[in-house]
Amino acid sequence: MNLNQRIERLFQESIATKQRCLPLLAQPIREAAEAMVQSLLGGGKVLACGNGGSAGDAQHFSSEMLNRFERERPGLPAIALTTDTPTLTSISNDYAFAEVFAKQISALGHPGDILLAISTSGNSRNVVRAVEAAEEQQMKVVILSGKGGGKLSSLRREGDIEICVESGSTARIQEVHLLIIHCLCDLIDTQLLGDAD
Ligand SMILES: O=C(CO)[C@@H](O)[C@H](O)[C@H](O)[C@H](O)COP(=O)(O)O
Ligand SMILES: [Zn+2]
Repeated sequence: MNLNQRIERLFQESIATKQRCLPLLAQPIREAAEAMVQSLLGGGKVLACGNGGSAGDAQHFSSEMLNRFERERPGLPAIALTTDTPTLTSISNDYAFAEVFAKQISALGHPGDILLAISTSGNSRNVVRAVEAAEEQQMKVVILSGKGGGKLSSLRREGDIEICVESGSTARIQEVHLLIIHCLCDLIDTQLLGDAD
């Protein structure tokens, strides 16, 4: 397969994964956006975490909340738990890497807040611990996952929302996760500001 053929295959696989996910994920995406708006209107905030590309996704989401998405509006409270190097290194060094998000959630999380937990495998230990910590803080959890959902799927409690991308490829799952994050931003703005179209 030459390079152009590889590009064509990557585009086709990404498009097919998104099309396959639409009927399966529209409802949980809507439920997640509604839960986030309910939390925000009640004075809550969204904490977001993940590793590698998913750490970038957590920050992408929080920046669109704190600043703006496509429409003019006041900033909305969200924190990516992936950005504070002194905190990340000291928790990893003094306790364990598995605790990097959980310890921040125990300090920052309040009942009614939401955790956006992002993991393509659903098995990253620090994201699993984040969900456990969020549950201790009586926070609702929105799980963005793939590959069948992994351990995160079995942690899900009543009221939590799982958005699991049906794919075994980390890259394809991440591509759908970014689309879902943009759907969440659009749906949050639509609920707060009204329909723009
Ligand atoms: O972006 C990529 C691969 O596309 C990688 O950085 C990937 O995010 C990392 O390997 C993560 O550690 C994978 O973690 P997870 O999605 O299984 O929780
Ligand atoms: Zn990636």
